Amino acid sequence: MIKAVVTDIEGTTSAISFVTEALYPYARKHLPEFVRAHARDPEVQRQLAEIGRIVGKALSVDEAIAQLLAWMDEDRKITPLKTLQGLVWERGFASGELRAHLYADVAPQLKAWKASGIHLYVFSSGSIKAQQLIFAHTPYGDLTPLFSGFFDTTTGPKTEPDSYRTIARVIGEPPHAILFLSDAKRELDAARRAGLRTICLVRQGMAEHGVAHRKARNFHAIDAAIRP
Ligand SMILES: CSCCC(=O)C(=O)COP(=O)(O)O
Ligand SMILES: [Mg+2]
Repeated sequence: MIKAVVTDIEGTTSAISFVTEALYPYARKHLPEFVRAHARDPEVQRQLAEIGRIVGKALSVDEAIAQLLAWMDEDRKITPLKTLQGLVWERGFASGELRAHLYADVAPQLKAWKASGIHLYVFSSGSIKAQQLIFAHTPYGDLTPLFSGFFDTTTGPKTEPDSYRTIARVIGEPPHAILFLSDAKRELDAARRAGLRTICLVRQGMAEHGVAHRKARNFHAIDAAIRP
């Protein structure tokens, strides 16, 4: 019996193109100016210090920005990058320049699961702030009240089973009562190694790779697969 659903965002609830063609270009354009303008803000300072810790030496603001841009080129899921991207996207969502993409099946199915007593969570490499921005600015309204919690890279990498063990402990359910949804094999493998149930989203236009996880084309198909 599934008691909780934990969902990925990119490629699962939202199109990969929304991330690569809207969110990432917006961050690339605005992040340098944002970091320069806010370099003395405590939150930005914490992230700059963390970048220095990761690369092993103190960096100037310009060097830190160059490092962030290099990580963006490589789509690295590094916490200070993800935190700063979230702060930059906050402005884009506030101004209306950014609006989240959500597949049409997601909101009704999340609402149905919530109504049937299943607790909903997000686990994404995007920061918790970014996750909340996305679900607050969907074409279907603010969906953040549907969720009981949000997890990001501060819990651990999505490719490590320990991250899912931590999530299960925080949720307070046995791993086998938690369903993890993602489009990424390495994430699904890690979740399964931690004992979670898994379903691989294969969204329209995505090639069906031979992953050894149950597959679904949309959230309604997931519902059919998990009902007792
Ligand atoms: C809040 S998701 C924004 C996209 C992002 O930054 C990202 O890294 C996507 O990660 P996901 O784990 O959702 O595939
Ligand atoms: Mg994904």
